[in-house]
Amino acid sequence: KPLALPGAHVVVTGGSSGIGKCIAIECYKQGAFITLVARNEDKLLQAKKEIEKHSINDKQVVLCISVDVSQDYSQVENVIKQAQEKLGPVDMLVNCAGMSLSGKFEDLEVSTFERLMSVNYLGSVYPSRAVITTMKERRVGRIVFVSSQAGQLGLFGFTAYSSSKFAIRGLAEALQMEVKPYNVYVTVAYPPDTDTPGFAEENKTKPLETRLISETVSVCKPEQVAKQIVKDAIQGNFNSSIGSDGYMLSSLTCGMAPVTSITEGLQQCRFRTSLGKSEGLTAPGSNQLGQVAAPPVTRGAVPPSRGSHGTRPRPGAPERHHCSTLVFLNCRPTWHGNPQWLPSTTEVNSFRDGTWGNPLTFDPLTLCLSSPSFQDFVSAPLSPRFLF
Ligand SMILES: NC(=O)C1=CN([C@@H]2O[C@H](COP(=O)(O)OP(=O)(O)OC[C@H]3O[C@@H](n4cnc5c(N)ncnc54)[C@H](OP(=O)(O)O)[C@@H]3O)[C@@H](O)[C@H]2O)C=CC1
Ligand SMILES: CCCCCCCCCCCCCCCC(=O)[C@@H](N)CO
Repeated sequence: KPLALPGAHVVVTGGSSGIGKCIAIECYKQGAFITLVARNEDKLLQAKKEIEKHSINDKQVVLCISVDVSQDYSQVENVIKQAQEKLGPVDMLVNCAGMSLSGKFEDLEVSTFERLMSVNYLGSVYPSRAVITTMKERRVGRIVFVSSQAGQLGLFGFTAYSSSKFAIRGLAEALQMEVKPYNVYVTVAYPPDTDTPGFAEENKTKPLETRLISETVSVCKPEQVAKQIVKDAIQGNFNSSIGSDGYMLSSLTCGMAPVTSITEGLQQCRFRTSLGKSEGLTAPGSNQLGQVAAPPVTRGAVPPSRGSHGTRPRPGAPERHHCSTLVFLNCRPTWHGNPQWLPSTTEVNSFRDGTWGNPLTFDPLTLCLSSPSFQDFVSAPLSPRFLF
Protein backbone atom coordinates (compact mmCIF):
# COMPACT_ATOMS: atom_id res chain seq x y z
CA LYS A 1 0.00 0.00 0.00
CA PRO A 2 2.87 2.50 0.40
CA LEU A 3 3.36 4.58 -2.74
CA ALA A 4 6.32 3.40 -4.79
CA LEU A 5 8.48 6.42 -5.55
CA PRO A 6 10.75 4.88 -8.23
CA GLY A 7 9.36 6.16 -11.53
CA ALA A 8 6.59 8.13 -9.84
CA HIS A 9 5.75 11.71 -10.85
CA VAL A 10 5.97 14.11 -7.92
CA VAL A 11 4.91 17.75 -8.25
CA VAL A 12 6.30 20.08 -5.61
CA THR A 13 4.97 23.63 -5.40
CA GLY A 14 7.46 25.89 -3.67
CA GLY A 15 10.05 23.36 -4.81
CA SER A 16 12.72 25.95 -5.60
CA SER A 17 13.61 26.75 -2.00
CA GLY A 18 13.69 25.59 1.61
CA ILE A 19 11.49 22.69 2.67
CA GLY A 20 10.00 22.22 -0.80
CA LYS A 21 13.43 21.87 -2.41
CA CYS A 22 14.46 19.32 0.21
CA ILE A 23 11.27 17.35 -0.37
CA ALA A 24 12.06 17.30 -4.10
CA ILE A 25 15.60 16.09 -3.38
CA GLU A 26 14.31 13.39 -1.04
CA CYS A 27 11.88 12.08 -3.67
CA TYR A 28 14.48 12.31 -6.42
CA LYS A 29 16.91 10.29 -4.33
CA GLN A 30 14.25 7.60 -4.19
CA GLY A 31 13.86 7.52 -7.96
CA ALA A 32 10.95 9.89 -8.61
CA PHE A 33 10.46 12.26 -11.56
CA ILE A 34 10.00 15.80 -10.33
CA THR A 35 8.08 18.87 -11.41
CA LEU A 36 9.06 22.02 -9.54
CA VAL A 37 6.53 24.83 -9.42
CA ALA A 38 7.37 28.35 -8.19
CA ARG A 39 7.47 31.90 -9.57
CA ASN A 40 11.12 32.91 -9.90
CA GLU A 41 12.75 31.15 -12.89
CA ASP A 42 16.35 31.65 -11.78
CA LYS A 43 15.66 30.04 -8.43
CA LEU A 44 13.88 27.19 -10.21
CA LEU A 45 16.83 26.49 -12.49
CA GLN A 46 19.24 26.75 -9.61
CA ALA A 47 17.21 24.22 -7.63
CA LYS A 48 16.92 21.91 -10.65
CA LYS A 49 20.71 21.77 -10.90
CA GLU A 50 21.03 21.02 -7.23
CA ILE A 51 18.41 18.27 -7.33
CA GLU A 52 19.90 16.62 -10.40
CA LYS A 53 23.09 15.94 -8.47
CA HIS A 54 21.15 13.33 -6.52
CA SER A 55 19.93 11.21 -9.45
CA ILE A 56 20.00 7.45 -9.08
CA ASN A 57 19.44 6.63 -12.76
CA ASP A 58 19.84 8.46 -16.06
CA LYS A 59 16.14 8.43 -16.95
CA GLN A 60 15.16 10.77 -14.14
CA VAL A 61 13.92 14.23 -15.06
CA VAL A 62 13.44 17.48 -13.19
CA LEU A 63 10.93 19.76 -14.89
CA CYS A 64 10.53 23.41 -13.89
CA ILE A 65 7.41 25.49 -14.39
CA SER A 66 7.00 29.09 -13.34
CA VAL A 67 3.58 30.14 -12.09
CA ASP A 68 2.03 31.95 -9.16
CA VAL A 69 -0.09 29.26 -7.51
CA SER A 70 -2.27 31.82 -5.77
CA GLN A 71 -3.51 33.95 -8.66
CA ASP A 72 -5.59 32.23 -11.27
CA TYR A 73 -6.96 28.71 -11.25
CA SER A 74 -6.85 28.26 -15.03
CA GLN A 75 -3.13 29.07 -15.06
CA VAL A 76 -2.46 26.49 -12.39
CA GLU A 77 -4.59 23.94 -14.22
CA ASN A 78 -2.56 24.55 -17.38
CA VAL A 79 0.68 24.05 -15.54
CA ILE A 80 -0.50 20.70 -14.22
CA LYS A 81 -1.62 19.69 -17.73
CA GLN A 82 1.82 20.60 -19.11
CA ALA A 83 3.53 18.61 -16.40
CA GLN A 84 1.31 15.58 -17.03
CA GLU A 85 1.98 15.70 -20.78
CA LYS A 86 5.72 15.59 -20.14
CA LEU A 87 5.99 13.26 -17.15
CA GLY A 88 2.69 11.42 -16.97
CA PRO A 89 -0.09 11.56 -14.39
CA VAL A 90 0.79 13.05 -11.03
CA ASP A 91 1.28 10.39 -8.35
CA MET A 92 2.07 12.80 -5.56
CA LEU A 93 1.39 16.51 -5.17
CA VAL A 94 3.21 18.42 -2.46
CA ASN A 95 1.67 21.82 -1.70
CA CYS A 96 4.63 23.58 -0.17
CA ALA A 97 4.47 27.07 -1.71
CA GLY A 98 3.78 29.45 1.10
CA MET A 99 4.91 32.45 3.06
CA SER A 100 4.77 33.89 6.52
CA LEU A 101 4.49 37.38 7.91
CA SER A 102 4.13 38.06 11.61
CA GLY A 103 3.15 41.13 13.54
CA LYS A 104 0.52 42.24 16.00
CA PHE A 105 -3.00 42.17 14.64
CA GLU A 106 -3.28 45.93 14.48
CA ASP A 107 0.16 46.33 12.92
CA LEU A 108 -0.51 43.96 10.03
CA GLU A 109 -1.92 45.42 6.85
CA VAL A 110 -5.32 44.09 5.89
CA SER A 111 -3.75 43.15 2.57
CA THR A 112 -1.42 40.77 4.43
CA PHE A 113 -4.41 38.73 5.56
CA GLU A 114 -5.60 38.53 1.97
CA ARG A 115 -2.14 37.69 0.67
CA LEU A 116 -1.42 34.90 3.17
CA MET A 117 -4.85 33.40 2.67
CA SER A 118 -4.44 33.36 -1.08
CA VAL A 119 -0.89 31.99 -1.14
CA ASN A 120 -1.09 29.51 1.74
CA TYR A 121 -4.70 28.41 1.38
CA LEU A 122 -5.88 29.03 -2.20
CA GLY A 123 -2.36 28.23 -3.40
CA SER A 124 -2.95 24.74 -1.97
CA VAL A 125 -6.53 24.45 -3.23
CA TYR A 126 -5.74 25.19 -6.89
CA PRO A 127 -3.03 22.58 -7.57
CA SER A 128 -4.97 19.97 -5.57
CA ARG A 129 -8.13 20.69 -7.51
CA ALA A 130 -6.16 20.31 -10.75
CA VAL A 131 -4.81 16.83 -9.95
CA ILE A 132 -7.65 15.24 -8.01
CA THR A 133 -9.82 13.95 -10.87
CA THR A 134 -7.03 11.95 -12.46
CA MET A 135 -5.91 10.62 -9.10
CA LYS A 136 -9.40 9.38 -8.32
CA GLU A 137 -9.75 7.79 -11.77
CA ARG A 138 -6.43 6.02 -11.44
CA ARG A 139 -7.10 5.00 -7.83
CA VAL A 140 -3.59 6.24 -7.04
CA GLY A 141 -2.42 9.39 -5.36
CA ARG A 142 -0.98 11.35 -2.51
CA ILE A 143 -1.73 14.97 -1.70
CA VAL A 144 0.49 16.65 0.85
CA PHE A 145 -0.32 19.96 2.50
CA VAL A 146 2.38 21.82 4.38
CA SER A 147 0.73 23.56 7.31
CA SER A 148 2.80 24.51 10.40
CA GLN A 149 2.87 24.11 14.15
CA ALA A 150 1.29 27.54 13.97
CA GLY A 151 -1.55 25.78 12.14
CA GLN A 152 -2.20 23.71 15.26
CA LEU A 153 -2.36 26.56 17.73
CA GLY A 154 -2.83 30.25 17.31
CA LEU A 155 0.11 32.23 18.59
CA PHE A 156 0.89 35.86 19.37
CA GLY A 157 1.90 37.59 16.14
CA PHE A 158 0.45 34.95 13.85
CA THR A 159 -3.12 36.20 13.40
CA ALA A 160 -2.71 36.23 9.64
CA TYR A 161 -0.40 33.24 9.27
CA SER A 162 -2.04 30.83 11.72
CA SER A 163 -5.47 31.30 10.23
CA SER A 164 -4.20 30.55 6.73
CA LYS A 165 -2.52 27.39 8.05
CA PHE A 166 -5.59 26.31 10.06
CA ALA A 167 -7.64 26.61 6.88
CA ILE A 168 -5.45 23.98 5.25
CA ARG A 169 -6.36 21.46 7.90
CA GLY A 170 -10.10 21.89 7.36
CA LEU A 171 -9.60 21.42 3.66
CA ALA A 172 -7.45 18.35 4.20
CA GLU A 173 -9.81 16.63 6.64
CA ALA A 174 -12.80 17.11 4.36
CA LEU A 175 -10.88 16.08 1.27
CA GLN A 176 -9.49 12.95 2.90
CA MET A 177 -13.00 11.80 3.72
CA GLU A 178 -14.00 12.22 0.07
CA VAL A 179 -11.04 10.57 -1.62
CA LYS A 180 -10.13 7.72 0.68
CA PRO A 181 -12.44 5.28 -1.14
CA TYR A 182 -10.41 6.01 -4.28
CA ASN A 183 -7.17 5.04 -2.62
CA VAL A 184 -6.00 8.64 -2.55
CA TYR A 185 -4.32 9.68 0.69
CA VAL A 186 -3.93 13.13 2.17
CA THR A 187 -1.12 14.19 4.51
CA VAL A 188 -0.90 17.40 6.52
CA ALA A 189 2.54 18.34 7.78
CA TYR A 190 3.04 20.59 10.80
CA PRO A 191 6.70 21.59 10.79
CA PRO A 192 8.30 23.63 13.56
CA ASP A 193 10.57 26.59 12.77
CA THR A 194 12.88 25.39 10.05
CA ASP A 195 16.12 26.91 8.82
CA THR A 196 15.17 28.14 5.33
CA PRO A 197 15.33 31.38 3.33
CA GLY A 198 11.64 31.87 4.09
CA PHE A 199 12.29 31.60 7.83
CA ALA A 200 15.11 34.16 7.63
CA GLU A 201 12.71 36.48 5.84
CA GLU A 202 10.02 35.96 8.47
CA ASN A 203 12.45 36.76 11.29
CA LYS A 204 13.07 40.24 9.95
CA THR A 205 9.76 41.50 11.29
CA LYS A 206 8.92 38.98 14.02
CA PRO A 207 7.68 40.54 17.27
CA LEU A 208 9.71 39.76 20.39
CA GLU A 209 6.81 37.87 21.96
CA THR A 210 6.46 35.66 18.91
CA ARG A 211 10.16 34.99 18.92
CA LEU A 212 10.17 34.03 22.61
CA ILE A 213 7.27 31.66 22.23
CA SER A 214 8.72 30.13 19.08
CA GLU A 215 12.04 29.60 20.78
CA THR A 216 10.47 27.06 23.13
CA VAL A 217 10.83 24.73 20.17
CA SER A 218 14.17 24.42 18.45
CA VAL A 219 14.87 25.17 14.82
CA CYS A 220 14.94 22.18 12.48
CA LYS A 221 16.95 21.43 9.38
CA PRO A 222 14.84 21.41 6.20
CA GLU A 223 16.37 18.05 5.20
CA GLN A 224 15.06 16.46 8.38
CA VAL A 225 11.60 17.95 7.94
CA ALA A 226 11.51 16.85 4.30
CA LYS A 227 12.51 13.28 5.15
CA GLN A 228 9.67 12.97 7.65
CA ILE A 229 7.09 14.48 5.31
CA VAL A 230 8.05 12.19 2.42
CA LYS A 231 8.00 9.17 4.70
CA ASP A 232 4.54 9.99 6.05
CA ALA A 233 3.18 10.80 2.59
CA ILE A 234 4.38 7.50 1.12
CA GLN A 235 2.79 5.66 4.03
CA GLY A 236 -0.44 7.58 3.63
CA ASN A 237 -0.33 8.99 7.16
CA PHE A 238 -2.75 11.86 7.64
CA ASN A 239 -0.63 13.57 10.24
CA SER A 240 3.03 14.41 9.81
CA SER A 241 4.88 16.02 12.68
CA ILE A 242 8.51 16.45 13.55
CA GLY A 243 10.21 15.67 16.85
CA SER A 244 8.82 14.88 20.27
CA ASP A 245 7.18 18.24 20.83
CA GLY A 246 5.70 18.03 17.36
CA TYR A 247 4.28 14.66 18.31
CA MET A 248 2.79 15.99 21.54
CA LEU A 249 1.34 18.99 19.81
CA SER A 250 -0.32 16.75 17.24
CA SER A 251 -1.74 14.52 19.96
CA LEU A 252 -3.06 17.48 21.88
CA THR A 253 -4.69 19.03 18.85
CA CYS A 254 -5.88 15.87 17.12
CA GLY A 255 -9.50 16.99 17.13
CA MET A 256 -11.41 14.73 14.77
CA ALA A 257 -8.54 14.21 12.37
CA PRO A 258 -8.40 10.82 10.64
CA VAL A 259 -6.42 8.15 12.45
CA THR A 260 -3.92 6.29 10.31
CA SER A 261 -2.10 4.06 12.77
CA ILE A 262 -2.99 2.02 15.81
CA THR A 263 -0.67 3.94 18.12
CA GLU A 264 -2.14 7.17 16.90
CA GLY A 265 -5.63 5.85 17.58
CA LEU A 266 -4.73 4.78 21.11
CA GLN A 267 -3.08 8.08 21.73
CA GLN A 268 -6.18 9.95 20.60
CA CYS A 269 -8.46 7.81 22.78
CA ARG A 270 -6.25 8.64 25.70
CA PHE A 271 -6.43 12.35 25.09
CA ARG A 272 -10.12 12.34 24.34
CA THR A 273 -10.88 10.33 27.46
CA SER A 274 -8.90 12.64 29.64
CA LEU A 275 -10.72 15.56 28.07
CA GLY A 276 -14.08 14.09 29.04
CA LYS A 277 -12.89 13.60 32.59
CA SER A 278 -11.34 16.98 32.99
CA GLU A 279 -14.41 18.73 31.70
CA GLY A 280 -16.13 17.21 34.67
CA LEU A 281 -19.19 15.51 33.25
CA THR A 282 -19.98 14.79 36.87
CA ALA A 283 -17.81 17.37 38.52
CA PRO A 284 -19.30 19.93 40.88
CA GLY A 285 -19.98 23.17 39.10
CA SER A 286 -20.47 21.58 35.73
CA ASN A 287 -23.56 22.54 33.84
CA GLN A 288 -25.80 20.24 31.87
CA LEU A 289 -23.62 20.43 28.83
CA GLY A 290 -20.82 19.01 30.89
CA GLN A 291 -18.96 22.26 30.81
CA VAL A 292 -17.25 23.58 33.85
CA ALA A 293 -18.42 27.07 34.63
CA ALA A 294 -15.70 29.62 33.99
CA PRO A 295 -14.14 30.85 37.21
CA PRO A 296 -15.20 34.35 38.15
CA VAL A 297 -13.04 37.12 36.83
CA THR A 298 -10.82 38.29 39.63
CA ARG A 299 -9.64 41.84 39.77
CA GLY A 300 -6.86 42.98 41.99
CA ALA A 301 -6.26 39.52 43.29
CA VAL A 302 -4.01 36.75 42.17
CA PRO A 303 -6.10 33.62 41.75
CA PRO A 304 -5.12 30.65 43.83
CA SER A 305 -2.58 28.53 42.08
CA ARG A 306 -4.38 25.41 41.01
CA GLY A 307 -1.42 23.15 40.82
CA SER A 308 -0.11 25.08 37.91
CA HIS A 309 2.98 23.69 36.42
CA GLY A 310 5.68 25.80 37.88
CA THR A 311 4.15 29.20 37.34
CA ARG A 312 4.48 31.62 40.19
CA PRO A 313 2.85 35.00 40.37
CA ARG A 314 5.50 37.46 39.33
CA PRO A 315 6.52 39.87 42.08
CA GLY A 316 4.85 43.17 41.43
CA ALA A 317 2.94 41.71 38.55
CA PRO A 318 -0.12 43.64 37.51
CA GLU A 319 -3.52 42.22 38.40
CA ARG A 320 -4.67 39.18 36.54
CA HIS A 321 -7.86 39.34 34.62
CA HIS A 322 -8.49 35.65 34.26
CA CYS A 323 -8.12 32.69 36.44
CA SER A 324 -6.18 30.99 33.77
CA THR A 325 -4.08 28.46 35.59
CA LEU A 326 -5.72 25.83 33.47
CA VAL A 327 -4.65 27.41 30.29
CA PHE A 328 -2.17 26.05 27.84
CA LEU A 329 1.37 25.41 28.88
CA ASN A 330 1.49 28.34 31.23
CA CYS A 331 2.53 30.37 28.26
CA ARG A 332 -1.01 31.46 28.03
CA PRO A 333 -1.56 32.78 31.54
CA THR A 334 1.56 34.81 31.09
CA TRP A 335 0.62 36.27 27.77
CA HIS A 336 -3.12 36.39 28.04
CA GLY A 337 -3.61 36.89 31.74
CA ASN A 338 -1.41 39.92 32.09
CA PRO A 339 -2.32 42.17 29.25
CA GLN A 340 -0.25 45.03 30.59
CA TRP A 341 2.82 42.94 30.88
CA LEU A 342 5.50 43.27 28.29
CA PRO A 343 8.95 41.82 28.68
CA SER A 344 11.87 44.10 29.35
CA THR A 345 15.34 43.11 28.27
CA THR A 346 16.32 42.00 31.76
CA GLU A 347 13.20 39.92 32.03
CA VAL A 348 13.86 38.36 28.68
CA ASN A 349 17.35 37.48 29.84
CA SER A 350 16.13 36.05 33.12
CA PHE A 351 13.75 33.77 31.23
CA ARG A 352 16.66 32.59 29.20
CA ASP A 353 18.81 31.65 32.17
CA GLY A 354 15.86 30.19 33.97
CA THR A 355 15.83 32.55 36.96
CA TRP A 356 12.09 32.88 36.66
CA GLY A 357 11.50 29.23 36.04
CA ASN A 358 9.37 30.71 33.33
CA PRO A 359 7.39 28.36 31.17
CA LEU A 360 8.59 30.13 28.10
CA THR A 361 11.79 28.17 28.47
CA PHE A 362 10.16 24.95 29.54
CA ASP A 363 11.24 21.62 28.30
CA PRO A 364 8.08 19.70 27.46
CA LEU A 365 9.27 16.52 29.11
CA THR A 366 10.16 18.20 32.39
CA LEU A 367 6.90 20.04 32.33
CA CYS A 368 5.06 16.84 31.74
CA LEU A 369 6.75 14.93 34.52
CA SER A 370 6.65 17.75 37.04
CA SER A 371 2.96 18.46 36.60
CA PRO A 372 0.70 17.56 39.55
CA SER A 373 -0.75 14.80 37.51
CA PHE A 374 -0.16 13.85 33.95
CA GLN A 375 -3.87 13.95 33.25
CA ASP A 376 -4.01 17.48 34.43
CA PHE A 377 -1.29 18.37 32.01
CA VAL A 378 -2.92 16.55 29.21
CA SER A 379 -6.28 18.16 29.70
CA ALA A 380 -5.00 21.67 30.30
CA PRO A 381 -4.56 22.67 26.69
CA LEU A 382 -8.00 21.44 25.77
CA SER A 383 -9.80 23.38 28.44
CA PRO A 384 -9.71 26.94 27.14
CA ARG A 385 -12.27 26.06 24.51
CA PHE A 386 -14.74 25.29 27.24
CA LEU A 387 -13.74 27.96 29.67
CA PHE A 388 -13.76 30.97 27.42
N1 LIG B 1 10.52 27.52 7.49
C1 LIG B 1 9.69 27.38 8.49
O1 LIG B 1 10.01 27.72 9.63
C2 LIG B 1 8.37 26.75 8.28
C3 LIG B 1 7.74 26.76 7.05
N2 LIG B 1 6.50 26.21 6.90
C4 LIG B 1 5.83 26.24 5.61
O2 LIG B 1 6.57 25.48 4.68
C5 LIG B 1 6.45 26.02 3.39
C6 LIG B 1 7.81 26.29 2.82
O3 LIG B 1 8.48 27.19 3.65
P1 LIG B 1 10.02 27.58 3.46
O4 LIG B 1 10.74 26.46 2.86
O5 LIG B 1 10.47 28.16 4.73
O6 LIG B 1 9.85 28.79 2.41
P2 LIG B 1 10.82 29.45 1.34
O7 LIG B 1 10.47 30.89 1.34
O8 LIG B 1 12.24 29.07 1.57
O9 LIG B 1 10.31 28.81 -0.02
C7 LIG B 1 9.05 29.10 -0.48
C8 LIG B 1 8.84 28.49 -1.83
O10 LIG B 1 7.50 28.75 -2.27
C9 LIG B 1 7.55 29.44 -3.51
N3 LIG B 1 6.41 30.35 -3.55
C10 LIG B 1 6.10 31.32 -2.66
N4 LIG B 1 5.00 31.97 -3.04
C11 LIG B 1 4.59 31.39 -4.18
C12 LIG B 1 3.51 31.62 -5.06
N5 LIG B 1 2.61 32.59 -4.83
N6 LIG B 1 3.38 30.83 -6.15
C13 LIG B 1 4.28 29.87 -6.39
N7 LIG B 1 5.31 29.61 -5.61
C14 LIG B 1 5.47 30.36 -4.52
C15 LIG B 1 8.88 30.14 -3.51
O11 LIG B 1 9.38 30.42 -4.79
P3 LIG B 1 9.07 31.86 -5.52
O12 LIG B 1 9.23 32.91 -4.48
O13 LIG B 1 10.06 31.94 -6.62
O14 LIG B 1 7.69 31.76 -6.04
C16 LIG B 1 9.75 29.06 -2.88
O15 LIG B 1 10.05 28.05 -3.80
C17 LIG B 1 5.58 27.27 3.55
O16 LIG B 1 4.25 26.93 3.26
C18 LIG B 1 5.73 27.63 5.00
O17 LIG B 1 4.62 28.32 5.50
C19 LIG B 1 5.85 25.62 7.96
C20 LIG B 1 6.43 25.58 9.19
C21 LIG B 1 7.74 26.14 9.45
C1 LIG C 1 3.34 19.88 24.75
C2 LIG C 1 3.53 20.42 23.41
C3 LIG C 1 4.80 21.17 23.29
C4 LIG C 1 4.78 22.03 22.10
C5 LIG C 1 5.00 23.47 22.44
C6 LIG C 1 4.44 24.35 21.37
C7 LIG C 1 5.01 25.71 21.40
C8 LIG C 1 4.61 26.44 20.17
C9 LIG C 1 5.76 26.84 19.32
C10 LIG C 1 5.27 27.02 17.94
C11 LIG C 1 6.27 27.66 17.09
C12 LIG C 1 5.60 28.14 15.83
C13 LIG C 1 6.23 27.56 14.61
C14 LIG C 1 5.83 28.30 13.39
C15 LIG C 1 6.70 27.91 12.24
C16 LIG C 1 6.31 28.57 11.01
O1 LIG C 1 5.37 28.17 10.39
C17 LIG C 1 7.08 29.74 10.53
N1 LIG C 1 8.42 29.70 10.96
C18 LIG C 1 7.03 29.79 9.02
O2 LIG C 1 8.07 30.52 8.45
